[in-house]
Amino acid sequence: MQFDFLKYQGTGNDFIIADNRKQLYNELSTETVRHLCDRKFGIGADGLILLNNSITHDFEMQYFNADGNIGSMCGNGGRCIVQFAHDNGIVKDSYVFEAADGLHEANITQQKIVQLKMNPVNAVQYFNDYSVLNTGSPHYVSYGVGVKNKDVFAEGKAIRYNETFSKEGINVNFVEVMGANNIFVRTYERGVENETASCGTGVTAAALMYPQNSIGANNIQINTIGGNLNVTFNKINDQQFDNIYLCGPASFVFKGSIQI
Ligand SMILES: N[C@H](CCC[C@H](N)C(=O)O)C(=O)O
Repeated sequence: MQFDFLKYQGTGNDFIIADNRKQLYNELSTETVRHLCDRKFGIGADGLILLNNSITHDFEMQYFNADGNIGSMCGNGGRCIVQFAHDNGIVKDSYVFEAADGLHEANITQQKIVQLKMNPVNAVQYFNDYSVLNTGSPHYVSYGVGVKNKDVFAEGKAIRYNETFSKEGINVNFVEVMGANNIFVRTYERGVENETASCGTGVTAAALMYPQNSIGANNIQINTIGGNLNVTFNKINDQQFDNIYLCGPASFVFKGSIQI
């Protein structure tokens, strides 16, 4: 059958997005998704997203990792599907959509920045040189220096596949403080099993763990290989964060169709 898609990217994290409101793509197999995301044999993407009907809200986001498996929440994908919805006839001042981790509110500013509300974080595990938290997807966050020249693939992979994390997998973020409220983040993504240009739930986790953050309102600027993002949040205490917004551009790249 023919699979019609649009390609979107949010700070270089790229996604195949298909409108599934007619339910033509309900039966995509793991192998098909993996093939479509393959950069040599398919379209190429870090993940595939279906826009499904929702009875109660604007739409549902169904996210698959590039390896074909159903993923958890994807922050950059969430920003991209909001822009996709806006570009493809679902025009609203603000959106509420369903995703793997529950409901998300979003809006697009006049400067074309997609502001995506993330779910509150209620638990953080702190260790000597890293922390683990779930911002819709599980993240390992390690602050350090020399992130620009780090071997993110090798070091990220070693952590993702170590005894603690290998079963469920984890996304591994290496973070460096660049200035006041400004960090640089590189991420090894589970499900892509490689470094991506940017990871939305990853930069969110990294921002929440900014060492000099304060109780109350925070605003962190994030540089990634794929561009700049901004995360604002309210810190309640070391374990609890709410009012979290992931903000940045999301753009249409091209459209096409492929036989599956
Ligand atoms: N790129 C995504 C993360 C996808 C999550 C996925 N890699 C996983 O945890 O399985 C983001 O922007 O948040």
